Amino acid sequence: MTYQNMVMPEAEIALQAAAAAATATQKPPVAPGGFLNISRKQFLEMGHSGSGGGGHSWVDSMRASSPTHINSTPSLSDDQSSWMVRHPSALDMFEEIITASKGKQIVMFLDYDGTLSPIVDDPDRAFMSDAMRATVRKLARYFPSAIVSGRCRDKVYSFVRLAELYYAGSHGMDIKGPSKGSKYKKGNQGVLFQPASEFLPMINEVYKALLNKTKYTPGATVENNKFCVSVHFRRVDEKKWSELAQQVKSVMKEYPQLRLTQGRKVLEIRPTIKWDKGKALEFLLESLGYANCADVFPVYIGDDRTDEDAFKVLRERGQGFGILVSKVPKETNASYSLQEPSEVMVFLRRLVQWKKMTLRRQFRLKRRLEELKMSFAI
Ligand SMILES: O=P(O)(O)OC[C@H]1O[C@H](O[C@H]2O[C@H](CO)[C@@H](O)[C@H](O)[C@H]2O)[C@H](O)[C@@H](O)[C@@H]1O
Repeated sequence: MTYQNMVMPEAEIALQAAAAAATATQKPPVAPGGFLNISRKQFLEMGHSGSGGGGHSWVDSMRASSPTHINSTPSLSDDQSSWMVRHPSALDMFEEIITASKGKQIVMFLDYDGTLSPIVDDPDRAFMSDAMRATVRKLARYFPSAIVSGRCRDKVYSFVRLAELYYAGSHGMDIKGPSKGSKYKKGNQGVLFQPASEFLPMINEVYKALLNKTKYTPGATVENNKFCVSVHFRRVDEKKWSELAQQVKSVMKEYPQLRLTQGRKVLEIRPTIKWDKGKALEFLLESLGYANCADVFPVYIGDDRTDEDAFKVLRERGQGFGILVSKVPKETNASYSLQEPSEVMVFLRRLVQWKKMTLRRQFRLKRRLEELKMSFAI
């Protein structure tokens, strides 16, 4: 495999070199999700000296990936208003969504961090509320449902604790079916798919190298997500972000088989294989028996750059749609938006309520028909 082959065409990272790569006159390459889009090669070649002449540095991009100061005034800016026209609230559009799904099987895909649990400083304490857990439990009773996360599958399971769901951890590189209690479980499924298993020793090696390299940067944490590794910037002083990016860069140089993506104040290191949350969504649809089915309506809810791969798949299939969880306008392939996890919960509850009502109505209708048949028979 040549180096060029190993750099995936869609490989993207939002890093400072937009400053180095983009001159003051050039527009930085902004990708859906609001992040800069540069190749691994560009990243390794770039400098890390802050915002530079480009004005829109990777530092700006990293900051924008998870803004801490959101304008709380009720009036929307022009930008926000026009974005909301293009990506209306999934709550406001609930009736339209239901109408579009008519006669089709809704399948639910849920990202974890920032979607089911609020973003917090400590990744080990990103707990999901009991109310959200109860909601997702009910959801899985009425619709095939999957959690699709960048986290290690075991870790996301330890937060969600619902055995009746499908789980796709490590950005979809570790897929497992429900261990019990799902009527949508197909056969006796254990681990369904681990397309990057050959990378396991390398990921462990990189994890250790990153731990070692970043140990003197206050606030930096490295998370082993099994088939990928996260380097967290959230608790690092912004003045030290360039230094931390340099450390990541020096480790990455030794591993051309790995690529970088950017999430919310996090850099994610993962194999160059052509597998992402979008591929995981397709794999799960196939596992559920909806591969070439026109009567399926997948709904994917996520907040991060890596969720864009899934939104894009849905857009290209022309089936179902994506919902971006964001308080701020972002370039996205999602059709609708929700502001935060609490709105996600309201949306999921409405789906459950609607399904319950529909089933009750169908049941009453069936009973009435049987009664009528009986009365004619007498
Ligand atoms: O695909 P996801 O389930 O959204 O996982 C993406 C990353 O999520 C976690 O990091 C993010 O959430 C943390 C807790 O709120 C936050 O501290 C961090 O800044 C966010 O980037 C997780 O820790 C990462 O490993 C995942 O890759």
